[in-house]
Amino acid sequence: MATALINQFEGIYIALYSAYDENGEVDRERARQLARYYASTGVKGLYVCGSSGEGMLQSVEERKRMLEAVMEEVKGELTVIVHVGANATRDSVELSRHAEQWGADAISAVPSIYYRLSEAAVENHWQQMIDSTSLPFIIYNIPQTTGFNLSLNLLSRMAAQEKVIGVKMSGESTFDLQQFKVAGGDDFLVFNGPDEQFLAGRIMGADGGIGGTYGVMPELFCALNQLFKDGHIQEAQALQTTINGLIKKLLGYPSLYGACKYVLGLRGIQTGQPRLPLLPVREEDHASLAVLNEEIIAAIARYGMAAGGAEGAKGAERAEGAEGAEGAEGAKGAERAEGDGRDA
Ligand SMILES: CC(=O)N[C@H](C=O)[C@@H](O)[C@H](O)[C@H](O)CO
Ligand SMILES: CC(=O)C(=O)O
Repeated sequence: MATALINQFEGIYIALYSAYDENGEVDRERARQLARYYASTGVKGLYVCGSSGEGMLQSVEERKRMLEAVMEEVKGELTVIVHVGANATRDSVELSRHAEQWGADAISAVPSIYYRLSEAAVENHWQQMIDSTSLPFIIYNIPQTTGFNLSLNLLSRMAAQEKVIGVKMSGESTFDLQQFKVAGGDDFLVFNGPDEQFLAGRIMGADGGIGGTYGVMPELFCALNQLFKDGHIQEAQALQTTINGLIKKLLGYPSLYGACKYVLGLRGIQTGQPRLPLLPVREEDHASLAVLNEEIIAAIARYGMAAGGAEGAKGAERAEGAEGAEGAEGAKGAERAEGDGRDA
């Protein structure tokens, strides 16, 4: 049973950005377009309204709207994990039930933030969500933003429950990641958080990854994952190095999400600006982001072909598409995604 769940959930998940209109309101149509864009990239699924999805900056109603749009578009095609973490437990419970109603595959949550909570309080917070649906639950451990350090003790207690199928480890320690995998057992899913360390996380026991920068380079993370699976560690290391060069540039802008959303916009996928206090992209950065977008597209073209097997063949096809789009502006990327979608 649990092993089946590992197979069902392992893989690469885009931490989905939220889609807003020009006034900053959640835009259903744009959210559907965004979800559609990823359906043909080879990723396993989407992680909705998490850190990259700005769930913590949205109202309960807005989060519901984002998820509904995603489910309308890719239900059954992509595995959808919904981040339902909120400050008030009752909001998280409401979001959990909504996720189940809309057919999401799993729910996930960070601890409540702002108050310094005891372990018992966080455990109860999560338990209320778990008990409110029949969905699998994935703990989201991100101590550097929440201030809550998930202990091995609490993790072990939680993992003993049937419904608690995994943890997303966004801390930087791959030793912690490995210890959590051991504590959870072979059937317990561990997702790598830091995209810059995806390969390290996989080597230390992660079953996949959920990442905020995957959204602008899903093909690269799929290729990296495949290289690891096939045991091509040196090639994987080279690809992680390439990826990190790109991530480093993205992190150099006033907000990571602003930069990523702008890059997607260059491919015809409009998602608006990030929500304040996250800073919008600056006009003076447009030109360098256009160059960066081309670099990413070129890397996808190169490394799409590096992955072996059936995945590699798919990657190579995609890479050709990407090459065709190189230098072309606007909706080319979206066309490519839609075209692939029809073939898949
Ligand atoms: C702290 C944080 O948000 N981590 C994300 C998820 O774990 C990552 O996906 C990062 O966004 C990414 O690694 C870029 O630093
Ligand atoms: C990275 C991730 O999981 C998130 O943005 O929620």
